Amino acid sequence: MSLRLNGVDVRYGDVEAVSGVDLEVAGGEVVALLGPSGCGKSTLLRAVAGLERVSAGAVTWDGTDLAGTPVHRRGFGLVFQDGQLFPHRDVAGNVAFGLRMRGAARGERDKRVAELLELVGLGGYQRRRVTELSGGEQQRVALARALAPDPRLLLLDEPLSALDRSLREQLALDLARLLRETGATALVVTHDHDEAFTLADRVAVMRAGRLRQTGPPARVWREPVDVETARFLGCGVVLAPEAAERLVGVRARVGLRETALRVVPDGPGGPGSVLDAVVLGRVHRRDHVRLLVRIGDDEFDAVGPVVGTWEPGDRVRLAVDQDGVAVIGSATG
Ligand SMILES: Nc1ncnc2c1ncn2[C@@H]1O[C@H](COP(=O)(O)OP(=O)(O)OP(=O)(O)O)[C@@H](O)[C@H]1O
Repeated sequence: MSLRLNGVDVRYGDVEAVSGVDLEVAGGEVVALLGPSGCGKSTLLRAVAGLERVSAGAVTWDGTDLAGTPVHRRGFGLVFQDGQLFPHRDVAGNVAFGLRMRGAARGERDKRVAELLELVGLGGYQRRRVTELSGGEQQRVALARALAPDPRLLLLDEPLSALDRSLREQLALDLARLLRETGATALVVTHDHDEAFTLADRVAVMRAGRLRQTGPPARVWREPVDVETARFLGCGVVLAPEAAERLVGVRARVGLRETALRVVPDGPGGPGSVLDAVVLGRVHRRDHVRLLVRIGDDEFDAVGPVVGTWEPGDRVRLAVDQDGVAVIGSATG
């Protein structure tokens, strides 16, 4: 039970949207395709679905080349950004669509629809009109519809990106749980690294049509393969090895995220090694205070608790939070 891509290229006329992609998704595994806008993620997903023609290489399922298999015979479930529900059908009609296509009997359909609506947190919604649901509810219906025929692979293209931030965070957690509970095999496209890391067992980072790095989320987060990947994963500052050794004690090229340096409370105790810094500016954020600080001759971002009242010129002590630090180039793609 696995999807395998071997040397996959997809072209639109002269544009090579996807180049030489090799990737495997094992049974029960969730892989996120992560990358900036225009890097070819959706094109690759659509090629797996059979919606785009592969111009070189192969998409196979359990060793069988899918080139001659049309979309509706691949046995894959699809969810897009905007749900694409059937507006003239109610919730149950939408969820039951694939089951009806497969010729499932009425009783079986009703039972499965009820089961899936429970699973996505919409128990009892059968008779609701889909046009009267919130964006989040519509995406849950789209997910239930995709899961209903028990697809061998679930393909999700930015399933949460049309939703507002807090709903997206909640739904990402729900979706992660759902994928685990159903043991789904899934390929998820997203440009949002939080979402990718919430959902996926493995992350595949794409840029300019190519896969740059594939690995478990923690590894990709801590050891991005190159500077562009580090920047894409939130490292606003990249230090040369000498500077990194002085600041974070690692002699390697290192990326720092905005949370890499944290204010240490005054008083005894705390981490062993601290950095002395001078505050240059302060901005309040949702759940922390963001400081611009000077360490030696260089300026950096740092974070502190929301109760902090530092003013420019104040001295602070900072500790390095390893989750905010990425060692670049030590992993292989
Ligand atoms: N139908 C098309 N015809 C021509 N070029 C296309 C077509 N669809 C996509 N492209 C181009 O192919 C490249 C990859 O696009 P794709 O939509 O796969 O990227 P993406 O990473 O999914 O971006 P986004 O997150 O913005 O959707 C882009 O340069 C895009 O302009």
